[in-house]
Amino acid sequence: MRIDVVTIFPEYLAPLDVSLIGKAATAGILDIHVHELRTWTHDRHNTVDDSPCGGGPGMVMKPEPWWEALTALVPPGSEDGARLIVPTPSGRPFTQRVAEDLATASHLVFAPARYEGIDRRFIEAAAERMPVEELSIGDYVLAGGEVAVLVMVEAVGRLLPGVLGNAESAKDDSFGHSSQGGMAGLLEGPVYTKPANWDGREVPPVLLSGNHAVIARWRRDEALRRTAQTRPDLIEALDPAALDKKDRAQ
Ligand SMILES: CN1CCCC[C@@H]1Cn1ccc2ccc(-c3n[nH]c(N)c3C#N)cc21
Repeated sequence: MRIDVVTIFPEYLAPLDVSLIGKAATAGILDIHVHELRTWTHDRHNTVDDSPCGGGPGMVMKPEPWWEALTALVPPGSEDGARLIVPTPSGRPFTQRVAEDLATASHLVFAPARYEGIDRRFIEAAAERMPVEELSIGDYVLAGGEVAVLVMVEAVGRLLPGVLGNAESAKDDSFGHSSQGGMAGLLEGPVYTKPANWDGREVPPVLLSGNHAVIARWRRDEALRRTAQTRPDLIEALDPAALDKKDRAQ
């Protein structure tokens, strides 16, 4: 997968060179390019913003540099498999399912804006050339879209074949946000490691029993309990067929 990120703060995307995503880029699984939006300005001040039409606070990002950037990164005729991702607080929620969908693309172009956002006409013009996703990472307001790009690239990148080792495959994601794996639809239960006794606190004996069936049942019960406590909405959303008799006894 090729990923292009266009931003006025390229240094904000430095974390993409680190850890999981950095290793995937080194391995050639991801082909990540971060671009300075001002590359596509032509005035003396490299202007990317202007005052809002109709008045109001702040500044709006001009459509021209964004359009030139998009055209350079997705030349006419090469739109197949390309999708434009625009982080915005007014976008549809970015969820695990959205990440799974984006992981099927061959080319993602991220347009993290600043100021009050991008002139609407850029979004409309882009949507005539390729799918445009306006996505939000949560119900809070950030100062720009770069943080959201880091979140989305990690959530999408970890789903690509070869990025996670077998021991930590995404198919075992048990978060309520995954639509895969044995605990699909549930939140992760508690996890423990050595020592068996720390600070006078014991690891639940079942986890030391060596009985894998009993351990699996205990983990599912804990995931059900935590999900019911923390995210009852996810319990409601569960496919009843995904619950067995013992689940229902919880
Ligand atoms: C504050 N300021 C005036 C009000 C409108 C937003 C603006 C700031 N801002 C500019 C570009 C931009 C992109 C994403 C986000 C963003 N905030 N919260 C999320 N979940 C986001 C995502 N994903 C915020 C952004």
